[in-house]
Amino acid sequence: MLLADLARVSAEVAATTARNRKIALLAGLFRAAEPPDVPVVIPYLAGRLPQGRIGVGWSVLREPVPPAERATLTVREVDAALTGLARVAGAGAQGERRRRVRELLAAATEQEQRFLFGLLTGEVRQGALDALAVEGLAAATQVPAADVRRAVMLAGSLPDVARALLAEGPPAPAGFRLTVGRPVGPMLAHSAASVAEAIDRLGPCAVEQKLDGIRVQVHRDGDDVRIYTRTLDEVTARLPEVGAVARSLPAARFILDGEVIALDDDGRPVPFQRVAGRFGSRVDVTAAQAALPLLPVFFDLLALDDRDLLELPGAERHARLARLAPADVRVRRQVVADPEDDGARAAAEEFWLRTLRDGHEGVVVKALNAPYSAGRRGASWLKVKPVHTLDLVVLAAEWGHGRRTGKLSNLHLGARGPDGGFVMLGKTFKGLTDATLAWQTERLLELAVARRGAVVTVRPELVVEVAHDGLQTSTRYPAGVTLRFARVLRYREDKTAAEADTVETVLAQGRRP
Ligand SMILES: Nc1ncnc2c1ncn2[C@@H]1O[C@H](COP(=O)(O)OP(=O)(O)OP(=O)(O)O)[C@@H](O)[C@H]1O
Repeated sequence: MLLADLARVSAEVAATTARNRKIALLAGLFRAAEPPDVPVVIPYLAGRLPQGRIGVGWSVLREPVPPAERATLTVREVDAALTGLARVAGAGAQGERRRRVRELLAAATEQEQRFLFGLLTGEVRQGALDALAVEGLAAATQVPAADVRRAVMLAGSLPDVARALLAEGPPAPAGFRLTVGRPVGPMLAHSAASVAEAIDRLGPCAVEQKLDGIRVQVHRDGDDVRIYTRTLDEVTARLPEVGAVARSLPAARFILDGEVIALDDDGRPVPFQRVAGRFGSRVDVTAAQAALPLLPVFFDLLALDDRDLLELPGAERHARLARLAPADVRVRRQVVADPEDDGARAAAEEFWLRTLRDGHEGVVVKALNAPYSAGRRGASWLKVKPVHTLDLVVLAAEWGHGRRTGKLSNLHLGARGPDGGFVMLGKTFKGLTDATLAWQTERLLELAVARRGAVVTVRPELVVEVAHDGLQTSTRYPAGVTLRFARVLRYREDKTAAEADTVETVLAQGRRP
């Protein structure tokens, strides 16, 4: 398939608002694609590179390259060129990358160049595209969309299913079954503001500890145990203790879902960063294990013996889990059988407070009657975390890219320091609505004192209320910490910079669960 065809359909899909028309356009594109094209076509449509980030900066893309007159590039050629580019390393890598990008752009027509810019900068992500692509594939191959969706969930990969569908047609989805030894996409959660809200939304439910570690899916088939991460990478060799726990359980074939954490001598969870550090050490696993042993805590059972349990209600999966895994490797939970029962609701609140006191990051509330939505953010799992908010001062802002071109976007945030100055804690462009972007661009330009590259430094006067998920140590920022997942809630025009939070307050907030 030519890149030009993909770029044209991508632009047409973005330009129409009618869902059916988008699906028809995608179906037409898939009918024209060859099976090996789709692992490239699908991520490209969504604005993603199959290679992930490949380190091509704006400075390279800003330099004009005369476009080709005729479209000749195929999507597979582009993919091969970018794979090669991602591998360039060592001295002179930057120059070599620049040369290769320019070579690729020179072979592209103007429309293709525009498409490639979006792709390389990651600025045209189309979040809803994968769902539309499933519908488009279903229409192109005359397979019910529900069958395609289930196959994707079991394969953990839309491109794999798409390739099989285009190659084999309607029988393809049946080839994707839950199989011990083949990982499936884990179910993810939506958020709720409080436990009470989560209970109201879900009805009969269980409130579980939310463990801040590393998600694992553990497959056992006799003596063969394999462990996969949330992104379906196999990490068996790095987690020998998890393998040992799996082998000790009283069933020979199963798939368990859980989180790997570490506990200190008092039984409190150690910070996520230490768990991640241990998990990241691949060289001397035995020494790493001795320094920080890890513990799996399971919260779901997806298959047992020869049975696929995905469609069973959560309560039934959990009952089987409780028979398989002893309490020390099983998540703690509080069941709310009747959401109208005040006693049960109070017990759920009590459980939430105890969970935070025990040092966990929050709870996940799960509907008792819901199946396991593999590979999806299911509406029947709701996470609840305490919200930390801070009033911080905007120290600078960076010009945005893509959709945010011409707007000051990424904010540099500071807290009041001990000497009357401000201490930078991090940056965020999250949570900003179009209206806020427009407003802040105007206000910040009035306050601008210096411009360097894309960064506009401003007089520290505007106060912004920011929510975050806690602190994380960082060598990049002067206080030695930065905010996890900071997002803007609103501007506090009623506050002056002198009333913003101090570094001391910020650090104290980090110590509290
Ligand atoms: N009891 C639990 N049930 C389900 N997930 C849990 C549980 N305890 C911890 N987790 C973790 O929480 C995550 C669920 O939240 P979500 O799906 O939103 O992930 P996320 O986007 O990484 O968000 P977060 O940063 O809140 O973990 C899971 O991926 C899992 O790793």
